[in-house]
Amino acid sequence: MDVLRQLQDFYRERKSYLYLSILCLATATALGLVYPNLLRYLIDDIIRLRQFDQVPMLVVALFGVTILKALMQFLHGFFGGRLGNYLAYRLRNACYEKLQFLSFRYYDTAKTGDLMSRLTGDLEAIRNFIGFGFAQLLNVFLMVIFGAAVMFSLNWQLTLVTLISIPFLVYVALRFESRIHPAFQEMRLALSSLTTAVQENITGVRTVKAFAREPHEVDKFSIRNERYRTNQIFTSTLWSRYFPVMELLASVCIVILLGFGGTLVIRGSMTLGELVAFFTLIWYIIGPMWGLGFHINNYTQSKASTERVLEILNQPIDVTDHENARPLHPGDMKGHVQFDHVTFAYGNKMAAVVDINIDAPPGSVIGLLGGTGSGKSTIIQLMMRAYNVNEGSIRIDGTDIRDIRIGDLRASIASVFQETFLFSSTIKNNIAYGINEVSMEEIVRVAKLAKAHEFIMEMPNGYDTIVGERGLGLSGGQKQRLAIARALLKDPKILILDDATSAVDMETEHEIQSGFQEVMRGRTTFIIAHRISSLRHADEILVLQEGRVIQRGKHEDLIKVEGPYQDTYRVQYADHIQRVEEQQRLADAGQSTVDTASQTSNEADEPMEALRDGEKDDVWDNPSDTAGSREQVRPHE
Ligand SMILES: Nc1ncnc2c1ncn2[C@@H]1O[C@H](COP(=O)(O)OP(=O)(O)OP(=O)(O)O)[C@@H](O)[C@H]1O
Repeated sequence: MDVLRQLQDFYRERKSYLYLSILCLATATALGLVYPNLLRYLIDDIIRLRQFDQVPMLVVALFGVTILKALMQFLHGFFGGRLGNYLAYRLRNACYEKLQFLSFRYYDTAKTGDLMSRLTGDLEAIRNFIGFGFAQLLNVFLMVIFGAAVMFSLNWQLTLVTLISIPFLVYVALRFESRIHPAFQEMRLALSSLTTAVQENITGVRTVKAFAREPHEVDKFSIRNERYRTNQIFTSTLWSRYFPVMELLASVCIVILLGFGGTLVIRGSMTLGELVAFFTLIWYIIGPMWGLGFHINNYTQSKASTERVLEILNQPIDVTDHENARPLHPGDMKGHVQFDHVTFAYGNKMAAVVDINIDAPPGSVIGLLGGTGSGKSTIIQLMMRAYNVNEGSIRIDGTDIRDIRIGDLRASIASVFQETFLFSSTIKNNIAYGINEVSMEEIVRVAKLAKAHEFIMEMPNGYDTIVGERGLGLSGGQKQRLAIARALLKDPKILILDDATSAVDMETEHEIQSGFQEVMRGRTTFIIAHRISSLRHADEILVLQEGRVIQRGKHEDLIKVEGPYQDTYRVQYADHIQRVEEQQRLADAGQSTVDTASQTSNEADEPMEALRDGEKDDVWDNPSDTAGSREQVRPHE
């Protein structure tokens, strides 16, 4: 049995339960054969010979057999249940553990609903088969063999004649199985697609509502629901045809038995007790035949389920530690990041980044700017070794990251992403996620730095407020601030801010960034942003286009040369530039005082200076003040 062999690693310690379960069921089956014999004895030896004094003994024997059979059935259920549950428990744990370590590449194409159905429906099918189905299937064969043996011992001619329709029963059962199995498989797929639709709909409920796509979603679900319903109807039609056919064939058996057996009794070549025993025994054989299709179907289903579950467990992990991977102690790390001619493509797609070279000395700040899909996030993902580079190498403190233990590498990098995931737990636990021991003072300190403390204190239970699944109940900006606090608490040597302040307004961004200035000190920081104001402090800014670096340098230099950076700057600061040019024009025309002209000229040429001086209303911090909008402008889109 393939299923048993493939899964044996998961139930090896409880193999004895499998044997005990089978043994108990076989004993219960064998004990079932005692009834027809007792019946024969009652008719032939007690009633016919009028030996009624033996009735009490017969009753005791019958009672004893019944108790013993019940006990055996209980033990079969007990051991089977234990075995099935143990196996399902081990498999569930193994799958969950595997899901933790599977590469990002796997999750790029995996469907949550499908994975959920593997971990629930498929595991249930396996649990049922290993716990009960297997023993039941074996039992069908045992019953037929035991039953036929006893019938032969009673009367071999009648046995042969009666069992003539058995091959037809087997044929119908197998044919039924061959049709119901694909139907069941189709049903499981349909169910999985239903689950996926529900899961996606709940996860993306905001998007659905924002686009008023509820009717479309309802239609989409209806189509999948219809597919599931059609399948259900098909399978129930198969079932409804199956039972009458089996009943008909069984009746043929009984008619033959009564006709031929009755003749034998009349002729005196068989006793009445034997005929009655035969009648009981034939049901003993036919009964399991009815279930044969079901048991085989149960087996094939669990085989398919086993394959689906094992597919997860046998999934190769392409990003993994090699044997000699070095540990990296955060204390020893300096944070020198180097990209050396890095090229990478997702699967067979076109390269997402091409020939990237970066040298980020410890404590430096690298800014990444570029349009959607230009490869900014990919650079960050590669640094965290979410994927292995196709060409070139990434080094941290001179060591190729493929030679560093992945756990250590990721532990030394803290990132804040565009999308913030919050676990359904307290705010405190969410900030302290991934850190074992941390004081409340520390949590409050980082929350203050991330400008989250104030709104947390306004919540009903402060830091003990539970935030729902995916942080529902918090605004995008609030979630992002919690994520920033979480990253700061990690005290990383390398900090990644992937559009980390996209969901907060300009003023809060400025406040958070002034906090960043402090926490960035001594850390190598990578900032991905669409707003030039977020990148202005960077030691080097890389402008990306279609995966290639097309411009690089400091802000002050980049705004002076023609190119995408200057274009972006012009778009984002259009009003300010216009105002400066206007004032310049007026000054040139002699309609303005010398003082005003020099002041505006300084503003345009020395924006960094103005910012460093902490001028709150400076246009670099709040370009939207002059643009009259809080919306960010995305370059090159
Ligand atoms: N998981 C993925 N699987 C396949 N292709 C991907 C994946 N992630 C990104 N890409 C592709 O790689 C390219 C670079 O994407 P990337 O996410 O790095 O861009 P980005 O500059 O960060 O964009 P954005 O500003 O929109 O976040 C795009 O063409 C994108 O479609």
